[in-house]
Amino acid sequence: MTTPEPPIVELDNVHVVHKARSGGLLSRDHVYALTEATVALAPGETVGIVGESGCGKSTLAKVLVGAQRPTEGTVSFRGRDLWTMPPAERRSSIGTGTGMIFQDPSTALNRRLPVARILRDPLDVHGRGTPKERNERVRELMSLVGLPKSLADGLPGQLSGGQRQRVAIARALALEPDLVVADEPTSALDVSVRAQILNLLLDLKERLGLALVFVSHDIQTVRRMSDRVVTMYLGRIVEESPAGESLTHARHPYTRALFSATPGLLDPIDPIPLVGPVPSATRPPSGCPFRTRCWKADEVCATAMPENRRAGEGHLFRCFHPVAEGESTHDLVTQAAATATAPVPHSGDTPREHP
Ligand SMILES: Nc1ncnc2c1ncn2[C@@H]1O[C@H](COP(=O)(O)OP(=O)(O)OP(=O)(O)O)[C@@H](O)[C@H]1O
Repeated sequence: MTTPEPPIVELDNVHVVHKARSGGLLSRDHVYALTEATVALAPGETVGIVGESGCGKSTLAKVLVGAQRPTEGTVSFRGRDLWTMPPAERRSSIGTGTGMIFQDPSTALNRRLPVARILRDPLDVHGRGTPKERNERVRELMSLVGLPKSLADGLPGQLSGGQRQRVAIARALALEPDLVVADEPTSALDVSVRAQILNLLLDLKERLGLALVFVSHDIQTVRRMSDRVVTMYLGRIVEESPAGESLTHARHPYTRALFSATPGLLDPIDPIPLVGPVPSATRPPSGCPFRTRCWKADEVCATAMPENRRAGEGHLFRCFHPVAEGESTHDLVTQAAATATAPVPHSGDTPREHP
């Protein structure tokens, strides 16, 4: 039996709590952006993160690449606690070990610098090689992402959206990281170039053996890109499963509801009806955060967040009343419709103490 490779990055019981932006200067509200996140990423693995807007996808992604310090919990990068390292060592680990690609390349790139300078910058900052070697690396990076040499002196504003995202990808790869996070990397692009950028990411991942974290609202794309899919709801990871199993074998009611609401993902079927809005991240419900909208919830769900349960190799979920193995989405729609009368009382409506 081969020993599995140690994870590149590992989160243990990580919380991120922000001071709420709304509510004014004197507000004491807190936003529970990430709660009890425990997850590990193996070398070369692609993990997709799905969930509704505001559920904490970007926060989780930023914590994974060391761009967000947790309020509580441990982030281990290549086996070492990132946030207890001396700051210079941490900056170097993050800077050389990880890369991040953002949604909108036009704001992520310095518009006053030509492409070659943008790509040389990280090499200069980390003192990689001689000036000649750095220029050679810039040419190599441009070729890696399919940018013609003629664009080396071009400014970001002179490039198309797809070309700008290629520059952003090349910059993220400049220092040969093991881990790259792509946060909605195609949502600001024309539909016609989205597939090209996704194929480029898949190709680079294969060629360079990168671990990739892929954040998107587009569940179809996440499934196509990922080995494993993580579902988040109101700051919590509620399920993670191999991408191939995620669609029809998901055990968490929220994962099934989310997938049923994605047009074209399942056979023509009505979405599983959910009652009421997503609760506020400043006042998450007690117990399971999904219980206020879940057709399976009862009093037990208000008492505590369920522990992780295992449904198979690499498949974990947190639910007291999971979807039964083999239960069809059609049955779930019928069940949910029968119970979709009034919202469940929101008994956890008192602000939590932040850690
Ligand atoms: N710096 C901050 N200060 C206050 N609240 C924040 C901050 N950053 C994020 N939040 C809040 O934390 C929660 C999680 O935000 P996050 O951006 O991680 O969600 P998301 O799932 O990525 O959302 P989207 O899909 O819309 O990008 C949201 O309620 C958001 O408003």
